[in-house]
This record gives sequence, structure tokens and C-alpha cells, in this order.
Amino acid sequence: MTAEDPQPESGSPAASGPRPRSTAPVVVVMGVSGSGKSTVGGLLAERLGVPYAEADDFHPPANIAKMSAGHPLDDADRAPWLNSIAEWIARHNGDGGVVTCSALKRRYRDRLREAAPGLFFLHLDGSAELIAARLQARMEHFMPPELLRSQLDALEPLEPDEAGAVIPIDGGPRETTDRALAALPR
Ligand SMILES: Nc1ncnc2c1ncn2[C@@H]1O[C@H](COP(=O)(O)OP(=O)(O)OP(=O)(O)O)[C@@H](O)[C@H]1O
Ligand SMILES: O=C(O)[C@H](O)[C@@H](O)[C@H](O)[C@H](O)CO
Repeated sequence: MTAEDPQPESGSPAASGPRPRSTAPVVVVMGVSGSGKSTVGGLLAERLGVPYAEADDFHPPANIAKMSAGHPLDDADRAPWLNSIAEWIARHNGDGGVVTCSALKRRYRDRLREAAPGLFFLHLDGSAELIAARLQARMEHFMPPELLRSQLDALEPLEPDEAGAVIPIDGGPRETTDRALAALPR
């Protein structure tokens, strides 16, 4: 920890782990449906003390209806959604923020990077079996577990020139969040 890093308050959740600088870039928590983006993204934003946004809140109603009916989105469906998320990222660039977004394909991430060149991606990664089990157990969500296969098929992993890190999700939410925090640039 350097002199300019804020000291975590004793007893606060941040006291138990490394604390990135408050000037951290906007972070995108990415991965397939059920990988834990909302769970970990919310915890991460809390730990960092930065604004948080959920990708699902940016979908046009037609996208939610399509997924709810069991159909995967295509590139055209995702274009306006990515534009809205990019706007959020641009607004928070500099002050920091955490936003979830499946960001399954390289070109989707390229679109988001147009809003903030230093954008950092945390890819929540686990086995298809683990994610399927978590989706089956999840209650009250519009996304049918049957769409996991299409999400895994669409997924293009981070490439070496992309700022980001792969975070294993085999632990619980807190452990995954600790791993995510440790992977952030500082
Ligand atoms: N690390 C974890 N350990 C155990 N369960 C988890 C973990 N992370 C998430 N879960 C559970 O797995 C399910 C899926 O997590 P979550 O809804 O956060 O995924 P998501 O990637 O945001 O999904 P979607 O993209 O479909 O919204 C939830 O029921 C959540 O409580
Ligand atoms: O790119 C996509 O197909 C979508 O973003 C999906 O990932 C859903 O929005 C999400 O998984 C459900 O919550």
C-alpha cells in the first residue's frame, strides 16, 4: 500500500482485503448468465465505494421479452443495450464505477472501450456444470437456465491485449469478490 492509498477503516469490509485506489478505472464484471456478475459486482462496488449499475437495467423491454421467451439475443438486439452501457461508463470514467455486462464477444468489449479506453474487465469464469447448477437454484429471474448453452457458445474469452483478469468462481461470493479486488490494477 502506498502513502496515497486511503486506509481502510478498522471493522469495515475493506479492512480484510487489499483496497484499490479510489481513482480505479471503471470495471466491467463480465461472464455468462449465472456466473455471478450481479452478486459479485454489487459486493465489489460496495468494497470500492463506487457507483454500481446492472446490465439488465439497460435492456430495451423487447430484449427482456425475447430472453424470457427462451430465445438468445443476437448482435442487433445487443447493439442499443451496449450503447446505453457505454454511456454509463463514459459518465463514470475518471471517478470509477462497477457495471455488470455479459460482454461475451470481443467486439462488444471493443464497443464499451470506446467509452473509456482504460476499461478493465473481470471475467467471472467457472465450469458449465457449476454455473448450470447455480442457475437452476436461482429463483425469480427472467433468464431461463436453458439459455446458458447459447451464452457459452457466444463467449469469446479476454484476449492478451485486453485489460482485464479471469476470476475463478468456485468459491463463495465473498471469496470471489476478494479475488476480484486483488486482480484490479492499482
Ligand atoms: N460465488 C458464488 N457462490 C455461490 N453462489 C453464487 C455465487 N455467485 C453467485 N451465486 C448465485 O448464483 C446465482 C447466479 O448469480 P447472479 O445472478 O449474480 O449471476 P449473473 O451473472 O448476474 O446472472 P445474469 O447474467 O443471468 O443476471 C444466484 O442465485 C447467486 O445467488
Ligand atoms: O448478452 C446477453 O445475452 C445478455 O446480456 C444476457 O447475458 C442477459 O442479460 C443476462 O445474462 C440475464 O441476466
